[in-house]
Amino acid sequence: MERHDHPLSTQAEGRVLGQLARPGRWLVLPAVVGAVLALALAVLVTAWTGQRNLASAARQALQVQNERTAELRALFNALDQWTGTPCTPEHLTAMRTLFLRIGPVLDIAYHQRGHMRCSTTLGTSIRSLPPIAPGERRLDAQLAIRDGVRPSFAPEVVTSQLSNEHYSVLIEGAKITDGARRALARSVSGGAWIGLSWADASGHPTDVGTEIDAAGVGGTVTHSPASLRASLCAGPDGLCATVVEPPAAWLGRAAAALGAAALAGALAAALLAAGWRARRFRATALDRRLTEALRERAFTLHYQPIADCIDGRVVGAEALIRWTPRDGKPVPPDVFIPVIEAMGRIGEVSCFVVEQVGRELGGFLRDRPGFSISVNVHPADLASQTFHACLRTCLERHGLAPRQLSLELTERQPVTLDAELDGMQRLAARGHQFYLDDFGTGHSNIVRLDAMPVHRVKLDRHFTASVGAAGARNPIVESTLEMIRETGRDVVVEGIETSDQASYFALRGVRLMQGWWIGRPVPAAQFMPLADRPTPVATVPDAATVTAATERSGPKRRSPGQAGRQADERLGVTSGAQLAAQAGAQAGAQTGPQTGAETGAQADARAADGAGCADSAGPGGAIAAGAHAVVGPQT
Ligand SMILES: Nc1nc2c(ncn2[C@@H]2O[C@H](COP(=O)(O)O[C@H]3[C@@H](O)[C@H](n4cnc5c(=O)[nH]c(N)nc54)O[C@@H]3COP(=O)(O)O)[C@@H](O)[C@H]2O)c(=O)[nH]1
Repeated sequence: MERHDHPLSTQAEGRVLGQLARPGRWLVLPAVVGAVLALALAVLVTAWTGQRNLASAARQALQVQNERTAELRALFNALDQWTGTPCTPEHLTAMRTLFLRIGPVLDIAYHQRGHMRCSTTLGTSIRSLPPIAPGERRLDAQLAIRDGVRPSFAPEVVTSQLSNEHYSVLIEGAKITDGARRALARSVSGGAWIGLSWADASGHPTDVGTEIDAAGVGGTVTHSPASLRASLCAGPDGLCATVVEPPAAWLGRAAAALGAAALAGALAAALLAAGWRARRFRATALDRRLTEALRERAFTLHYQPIADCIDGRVVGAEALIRWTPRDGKPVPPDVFIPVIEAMGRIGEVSCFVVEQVGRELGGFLRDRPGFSISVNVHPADLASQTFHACLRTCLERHGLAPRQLSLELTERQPVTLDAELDGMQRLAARGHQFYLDDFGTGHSNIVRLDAMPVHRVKLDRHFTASVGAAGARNPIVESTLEMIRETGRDVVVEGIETSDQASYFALRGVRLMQGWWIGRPVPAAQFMPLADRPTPVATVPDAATVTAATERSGPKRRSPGQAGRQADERLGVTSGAQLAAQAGAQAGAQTGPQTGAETGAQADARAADGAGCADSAGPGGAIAAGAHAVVGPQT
C-alpha cells in the first residue's frame, strides 16, 4: 500500500471515526464501561484485599505467639540453671528476678515430686496448686500447658499454666495465647476477629470460639458461611492463627471499595467521554472536509493491474480512490471511506468512481473489449436506483459492455438485504461481473457464496502474506483455494509482493493475481501504457512438482486449468499460444484483438522470451512445460 503520512492512518481508526459520525452511539459506552468497571473492581478488591489482610494478620499472630512461647522456653531454661538448694531465699530471689523480666508472667513456682514447694508470689507459705494432670497439652517432652487455671492467691483470675518437671509459670489470660491475641487485635481491621489456638491431630485449629476483636474485646464469633476466614497453623508449638471477618465487616469494606471503584469508574467514564468528544470533534472535522471534497469532487483514482501471471498479461484493474485534502497530506481510503459510509454518502463516491473510470479509461476500454475495470461498491449501492442509473449512463456514454465494469463487494460488508441481493442479481443479469473482495476475512462462507452471483473471489492479502518460499505449503491457504474452487468461482489472489508468492499460487493453479509485484496503483495516464506491457510471470518448477501439487489439491467441480481457461474466455483474454500465433500473423500490425495496444513486436518479444506460457492453460498444461523467467516488478 502506498504510504500516507497522515495521523488518521489506520483502518481501525477509520472505522471508529465512521462510527463516531453516528451521533449519540458512543455516549452510552462510557457509562456502561464505567459501571461494569466499578462493580468488577469492587468485587475483586474486596475479595482480594480481604483474604490478603486476613492471611497477613494470621501470619503476624503466629509470629508474635511463637516469639512469646520461645521467651517462655528461655525462662524455663534459665530456671533449670539453678543448681543450689531449692526454695532458699537465694533461689526465690533468682526466680523473682526472672519473673520481673517477663511481662505477662503472674507467678513462678517450684515443684518437687508433683507438689509446689515455693513461688515468687507466695514464697514458701504454700497452699499447693493441683499437680500437673496427665492429658494436659504438651508442647514437647519438657513443657506442658493448662488453660483456665485459677491461682490460689487470686481465684477470681483465670490464667494459663506452663510447667516442666520442677517449675510452673502462671501466665495472664485464660489461654496462653490471649496476651498475644490482645496485642494482635490492633492489626486486624475493624469488625474482624483473631483467634489463636493449638492445632489438632490433623493440623487444623482446635477452636476459634473465643476471639478478640480489633478493640481488644473478647467475644464469640458466629462463623456464618458468608464470613471471610483465613487460618494458618505453623511454628514449633503447633499453634494456629485464625482470622475471621464476619459478613458485616467485609460488606462494609465492599461498600468502601465500591465507592472507590465507582470513583475510578466515573473517572474512566469521564476520560472515555473526553476521548470520545475529542474524536468526535476530529470526526466532525473530517466530516466537514469530506462534505466539501464530495461537493468539489476532489477525489482521484488510481488503477492497480490484475494480471494473468502465467502468461504475463494485464487483464483488468481495480479502481482505487485517492483523496489528498488541501493540506497536501493524503488520507487513505480505509480511513475516509468508513466516514463517508457513516455519513450515508457512499453512493455518491461509488457513482463518482464509475463516472471517473468512464472519463479516464472510456476510450481505452472501448478499444479493449476484453479488459475489465473493477470498482468497489457498497451493498447499499446494489439496491440503489441512482447507482444502477449511474452504471447505465457510463456504459452508454462510452460505448462499453457491462462486463467491462466489474463490481467489487468486500466480504467485510455482507449483502444481507433482499433488495441488495435482488439488485445484485439484476446487475449480474445485465452482464456486470462481481468480485468478492477480501475473502477469508469477513462474514462470507461457502454457502452464502453459492447463493450470490459472484464470478470471482479475491483471496485476501493476509493469506498471501502467509506464504513465502516456493516449496513451502500452507494448508489453510490450500484448503481455502480448494473451497473457492469447489464453488466453481475463479480466484484472484491479492497482495502478491514477491515472485515466490506468485510462484506459490501459480503452482496451485491460480492465474489471476494482483499486488505490488505486478504493479502498484497508479493514475490513469501511467496505467494505460503499463496495461499493454507484459507483466512479470510466475516461475514454476518442473512438471513433476506441478503434477504433485495438482494431485494434492484433490477433486474439484472444475479443474484449475478449466477455471483459468473459462476466466480467459469470460475476460476475452487470449492465451499465450494465440498471442504468439497472432503475433506471427500480424507482425508489426497494431494489436491483437484482445490486448489492444500490444504491438506485434511486443508479442514477438513475449513469444521469443518464452513469456512463455505459450500453451499455459493451467498448471497441468503450460506450467508443466518448464520454468519461466521471472520478470521483475514494474516500477
Ligand atoms: N468503497 C470504496 N472503497 C475503496 C475505494 N478505493 C479503495 N477502497 C478501499 O479502501 C481500502 C484501502 O485501499 P487502498 O489504500 O487503495 O489499498 C489498496 C491497495 O493499494 C492495496 N494493495 C494492493 N496490492 C498490495 C500489496 O501487494 N501489498 C499490500 N500491502 N497492499 C496492497 O490493497 C488495497 C486494495 O485492496 P482490495 O480493495 O481489498 O482489493 C481497500 O479496502 C479498498 O477496497 C473506492 O473507490 N470505493
